[in-house]
Amino acid sequence: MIFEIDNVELYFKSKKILNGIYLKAETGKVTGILGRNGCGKSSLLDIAFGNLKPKYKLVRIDKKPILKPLYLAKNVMYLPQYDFVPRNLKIGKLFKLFKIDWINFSDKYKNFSAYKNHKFGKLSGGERRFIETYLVLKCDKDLVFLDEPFNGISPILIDDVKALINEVKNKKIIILTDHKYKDVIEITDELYLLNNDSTFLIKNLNQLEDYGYVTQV
Ligand SMILES: Nc1ncnc2c1ncn2[C@@H]1O[C@H](COP(=O)(O)OP(=O)(O)OP(=O)(O)O)[C@@H](O)[C@H]1O
Repeated sequence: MIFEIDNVELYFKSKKILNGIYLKAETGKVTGILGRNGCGKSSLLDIAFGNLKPKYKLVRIDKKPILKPLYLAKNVMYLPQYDFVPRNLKIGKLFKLFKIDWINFSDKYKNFSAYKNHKFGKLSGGERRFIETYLVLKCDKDLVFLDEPFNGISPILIDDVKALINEVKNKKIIILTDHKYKDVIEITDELYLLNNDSTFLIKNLNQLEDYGYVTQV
């Protein structure tokens, strides 16, 4: 499957946020989006998923224009920037709702094994992020958007998320953005930089310096 988004024009009041966007992602590949704070990465993912309505956008799957919001599609999953799980939901119930095996999870990630009857809101920010990312990646979906999956999680868990992405990526299109750019670079097959309202496909990491995204790669 091939996902494409282009022709996006987004304004908030008269402020232009996105213009000149093109992004292509395909099954079996992880596509990364880097960019400075406020450049429009979350807005772009929201637009792709259908949460945010821009002035223009064109979404295509396998070259066919998709006119309905992707959140209505059964095969698409989105990890938004902030928690989406209700805080009073118990972890065991959450896994059941997602139809994801708790035993596999708690055997693999022993630090979480005592949490089955805990409410989601009682976990730390990083623990919540890890569980949400795990569920989103483990779901049987073909197209997955991840907005800052590494945010607030410690290095070992970042490695676990990267391993999980590698484990599931063959069957999925994964599009992710995060400020942990070295981890993003390591995990992605295709990389875009969002800069001055537009996307740039990064062919050579030195371009990240040239565009002023980092001082040194
Ligand atoms: N609902 C809104 N109303 C007005 N302006 C908004 C709204 N949402 C976002 N913006 C503005 O649009 C711009 C892009 O925001 P967005 O959250 O997409 O950036 P981002 O690249 O994801 O940033 P960060 O990396 O800091 O999360 C920012 O300048 C932000 O202030």
